[in-house]
This record gives sequence, structure tokens and C-alpha cells, in this order.
Amino acid sequence: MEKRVTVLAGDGIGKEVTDAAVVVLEAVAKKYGHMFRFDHQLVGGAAVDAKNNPLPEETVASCEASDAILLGAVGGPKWDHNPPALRAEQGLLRLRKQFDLFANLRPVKAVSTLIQSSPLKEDIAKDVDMMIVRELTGGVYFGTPSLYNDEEAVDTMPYSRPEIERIVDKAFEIAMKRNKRITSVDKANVLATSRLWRQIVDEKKAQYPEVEVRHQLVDSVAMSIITSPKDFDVILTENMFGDILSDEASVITGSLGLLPSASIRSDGFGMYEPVHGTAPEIAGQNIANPAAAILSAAMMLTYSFDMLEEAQAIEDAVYGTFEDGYFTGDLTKDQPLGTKEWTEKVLQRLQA
Ligand SMILES: NC(=O)c1ccc[n+]([C@@H]2O[C@H](COP(=O)([O-])OP(=O)(O)OC[C@H]3O[C@@H](n4cnc5c(N)ncnc54)[C@H](O)[C@@H]3O)[C@@H](O)[C@H]2O)c1
Ligand SMILES: CC(C)[C@H](C(=O)O)[C@@H](O)C(=O)O
Ligand SMILES: [Mg+2]
Repeated sequence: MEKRVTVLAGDGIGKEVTDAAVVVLEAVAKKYGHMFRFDHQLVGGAAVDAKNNPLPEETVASCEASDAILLGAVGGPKWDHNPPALRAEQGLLRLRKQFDLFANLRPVKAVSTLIQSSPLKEDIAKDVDMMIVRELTGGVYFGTPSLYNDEEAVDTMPYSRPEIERIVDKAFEIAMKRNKRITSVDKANVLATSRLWRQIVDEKKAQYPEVEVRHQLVDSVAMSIITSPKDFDVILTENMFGDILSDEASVITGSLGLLPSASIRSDGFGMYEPVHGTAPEIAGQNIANPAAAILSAAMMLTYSFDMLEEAQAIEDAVYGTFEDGYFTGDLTKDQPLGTKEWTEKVLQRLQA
């Protein structure tokens, strides 16, 4: 099969980790007889510097002509004080909104070879396997009015019925393919959007009688995700709660550098991005963990290209490399491998 992929490295460690994902995809293409055409474009701070726009037209045009997008990360101190339209993160938010990528899937899997890197006790972290389904194009990230001046600031958190219904449907679909358990996370004791969210989840539940649905308040989930993570299978939540809970859940696995994500819409088009950010303090040093970006590439093969065997081959190579005892510096202090050297081990496994 031939596929076009727009690669948006972005800023900080974005380039190092997307470079790793691209070489892995090239190895997969060679092994399975596919052709992936990569088109590299600017987004985020790099695009602000070059084009005075965090999401230049050429980037949008390339994404429109592609079958999927692979993104590194955007942002950093250099652009933090820019006016809102010229902030690096705007490039990412506009991409998500413009391409209607409403469903953000963030799997959190604790594998036994990495348990020693988790600060949690082994019996708590062991065998955790959950999927965070985060609404990605609504809520407080995109609310108007939005206002900021020296005296006053306003954010608004709107959600419409159709916006909630489609993400709730997606969560039920995913739950049906997994263990038929959903925890819907909200703040219904305070927020009107959460009360509508709860109502719609309850309505949809009637269509999926086999799925066990639990509502839990986000503050309580923030605690239970650490004390009893195995209680969760599918976590369904709105945009900002999902952002916060996914970074928190990464702790269970051992590192934020392990968490991939898929940002998809209904027709199969998607953007694939690690959950982590640009990690400015380690950028350019060949020490970032590329696993999250490589696993995001595997999600691209699954969700956009329907290449399930190829995706599995990437996952096996990544987890096999950990089993072989090779780790980057976020996971071990004992002779860690660099980003490139660790990726080379993954390639060797793929090519074996
Ligand atoms: N999707 C994205 O583009 C995205 C996501 C999150 C944050 N950001 C941006 O990134 C910038 C930095 O944000 P932050 O510091 O809060 O979060 P971050 O995710 O960049 O870093 C948090 C911590 O995790 C470590 N870390 C992250 N990824 C790693 C990896 N692959 N390997 C090893 N260690 C890793 C960092 O060194 C740091 O200690 C900000 O501008 C933020 O807006 C972008
Ligand atoms: C960079 C930022 C806008 C983004 C978000 O908040 O969605 C990031 O934290 C993420 O998790 O993808
Ligand atoms: Mg985040």
C-alpha cells in the first residue's frame, strides 16, 4: 500500500522523537512491501519563527493531501509570552479543530519489564491496561468569549449535545472491543457541562446494556488512578480533564515518554502524537525516550491504515527492546541508551 504522511516535528524533542518514528515506519514499509511518502512541514514555535504563523498554509495543505499526520510536540519558553495567535500551542490546537480530530485515544499500559521504573508499588502498577478517551475539540480549550488583560481574564467551557454524543459513542464502541467497562469522568457537582455529559452517557448506556458504566468525579479519579489503577478500563472524559489525567496516568507506566496517542475523526483520518511535550530541558541531547512517538506511529497503522499486523510488529519490537534490557535515561540510571541508539535496537528487532 502507498500512504502519504505529513510529519510535523514541531519544537524541542519533537524532532528527535519523530525522526525515530519515521525510521521505524520506513523499516516496516520495507519489511511488508509498503510505500510511505513523508512530507515534513513546520508547526508550532518553529513555524512562528519561520513564517510568523504557528500553522502555516503550506502545512495545512500538506495535511489535507495526506492520509495521516505524525506530530512530535510544540511549545517552549521562547514563545510563551507571544500574543495568543502566535503561541506555539495554537498550531496544535488549530490543527485539532480544523481537522475535526475530536477523539483522542491515550492507551496506558504497564508492562512488567518497566515496573521497576514506576514509583508505584509493583502490585498496584502491574497489569494496568486502560484507554483514556479524551474529547479533543471542545470545552474550555475552544470556548468563547475568552479574554485576558491585566485586570480580568475569562475562559468559557461550552459543550453541545452533538459534541458530547460523538465522543460518548466512540467510548462505547471502544469499550465493546475491550472489557465492556467505562468510567465517565466529570465534575457534575459543580459544572453544567458535566451534568449534560452525565445525562448523555446515561442515555447512550441504554443502547449498550452489556457495558458497565460508572460515573466518577474527576478529583476522586485523580486519586484512584494512582491508588487503584486496575479499577479502570475505558476512561471517558472531556478535553481538559483528559489532558491532566493522562499525564498523571503515565506515572503508572514508568515514564511520560511511553504514552502514545491517536487523535481521530470518524472517517479514519488522524493525527498521531506522543502525549508528552517538547521537554525543552533535554532537547537536542539525544536522551529523549522515542517510545511514545514510535508507538503513536503504530497507532497510525492501526487506526488510519488498517495495517494491524504491521502495528503489532512495532509494538512487539518496542516492548521486546525493553525485555532485552535496553532503556533510555527516563527509565534507568544504569547505562541508559541514547534516543538514536535505543531506536537502533528497535530496528534490529524489526529487521530480525
Ligand atoms: N502535544 C504537545 O505538543 C505538547 C504536550 C505537552 C506539553 N507541550 C508543551 O511542551 C512544553 C514543555 O511542557 P512541560 O515541560 O510541561 O511538559 P513535557 O511533557 O514536555 O515534560 C514533562 C517532563 O517529562 C519529561 N519528558 C517528556 N517527554 C519525555 C521523553 N520523551 N523522554 C524523556 N523525558 C520526557 C520532561 O523532561 C519533563 O521532565 C510546553 O511549551 C508545553 O505547552 C506540548
Ligand atoms: C500542548 C497542549 C495544548 C496539549 C493539550 O493541552 O492538549 C498537550 O498538553 C497535550 O496533552 O496534548
Ligand atoms: Mg497534555
